[in-house]
Amino acid sequence: MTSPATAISRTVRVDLGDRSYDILIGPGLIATAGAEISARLKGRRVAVVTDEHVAPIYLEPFMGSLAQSGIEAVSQILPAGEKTKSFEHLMTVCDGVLGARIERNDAVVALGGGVIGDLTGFAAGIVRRGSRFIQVPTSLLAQVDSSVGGKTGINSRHGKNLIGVFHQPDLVLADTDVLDTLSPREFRAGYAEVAKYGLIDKPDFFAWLERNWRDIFSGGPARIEAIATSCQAKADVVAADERENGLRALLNLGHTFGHALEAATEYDSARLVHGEGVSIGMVLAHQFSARMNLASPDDARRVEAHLAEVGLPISMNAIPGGLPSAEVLMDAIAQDKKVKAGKLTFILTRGIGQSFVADDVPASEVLAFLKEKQPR
Ligand SMILES: NC(=O)c1ccc[n+]([C@@H]2O[C@H](COP(=O)([O-])OP(=O)(O)OC[C@H]3O[C@@H](n4cnc5c(N)ncnc54)[C@H](O)[C@@H]3O)[C@@H](O)[C@H]2O)c1
Ligand SMILES: O=C(O)C(=O)C[C@@H](O)[C@H](O)[C@H](O)COP(=O)(O)O
Ligand SMILES: [Zn+2]
Repeated sequence: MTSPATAISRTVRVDLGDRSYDILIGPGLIATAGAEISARLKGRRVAVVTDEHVAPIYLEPFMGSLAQSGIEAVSQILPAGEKTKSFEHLMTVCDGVLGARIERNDAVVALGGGVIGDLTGFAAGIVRRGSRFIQVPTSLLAQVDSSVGGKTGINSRHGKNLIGVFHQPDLVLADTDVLDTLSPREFRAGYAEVAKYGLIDKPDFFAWLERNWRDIFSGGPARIEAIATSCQAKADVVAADERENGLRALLNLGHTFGHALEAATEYDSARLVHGEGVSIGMVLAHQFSARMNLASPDDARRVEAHLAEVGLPISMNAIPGGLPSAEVLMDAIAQDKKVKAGKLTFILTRGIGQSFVADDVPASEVLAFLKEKQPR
């Protein structure tokens, strides 16, 4: 398909047979969104879901772009932050979409970060047993990770992302201009997921990030390169293992610890956001791997050094407000979706870019490790 937009810098294809879709990455895509969507949508109506931080800056231009292409749109504005991934807000979104009589061939659009993307994607996945879904990610994290791959969901009092469905988007529009209004803290948090791809299986990419992170943070040409490389890495994994029967679990590097820390801080974005949990979690995964004699401690130190250099937290000590005991963190870890027959699965590593899925990790070892690492 020829794209109506002129300013697109990169396109990454997620290859999933008749559910394949494009990720368009580049400047100016909010302005051309209507044309991009119109070229792919059978219906003529959309329901846009966004949050209270994104709406004042981007909702009007986005709605204007849709109107210019003859797409009729309604919108809903939700509170910002992780606590919005809840049943209450899921009901609000479903109710809004149904109330607006959005049909299956129309589309539900997420305009926002990963919170809005995960919640809205879940609503799209269950409304009318599955409606078309478009991701317009506005945070770095959402552009490099959450908008791609079809994991959607909400949190439960039992843990992070425990309720949801796989529901792939039909299109992802990542307008890189919008990153200029993201707070430095949220930009850094998204960068943790960029670094994750290097640490999983791309040591050269990690080394490139060590050399080029300043250009990425300041909006130089390396920024789009890093986003496109991340999207390609995720697209490859998702195409090979859409529903996490094996390989896809690698994308969870740092998340078993990170999700437990998010639960322990009660999804309070003032204390810890997802990408910060992933940063601490990736350091812990590398330190734990060294403790188990799987990797050199020098690799863990290299990961810590780079994440600290960009300003990310690298230990549980950095989380304000105190944490529950190691035993309570282990309870959260026991709810991880990778647990099989009660046995813990972790993503561990043999070195930079040499991550692997470790089944049957002894809980006693993890507990002892967490006790050592607990803030004093
Ligand atoms: N589905 C997946 O595969 C996947 C992958 C990674 C993360 N996630 C989920 O994504 C969520 C985290 O996403 P996030 O980091 O984008 O958080 P977020 O959605 O809370 O966005 C971060 C903050 O930035 C604001 N914001 C977003 N775009 C902005 C912009 N352009 N300008 C100004 N402010 C802007 C938001 O309002 C929010 O306050 C977590 O819930 C995590 O579990 C899902
Ligand atoms: O897409 C995936 O697969 C990932 O694991 C990406 C992660 O960055 C993301 O945070 C995801 O939501 C975690 O998935 P979960 O299955 O552990 O909830
Ligand atoms: Zn993540």
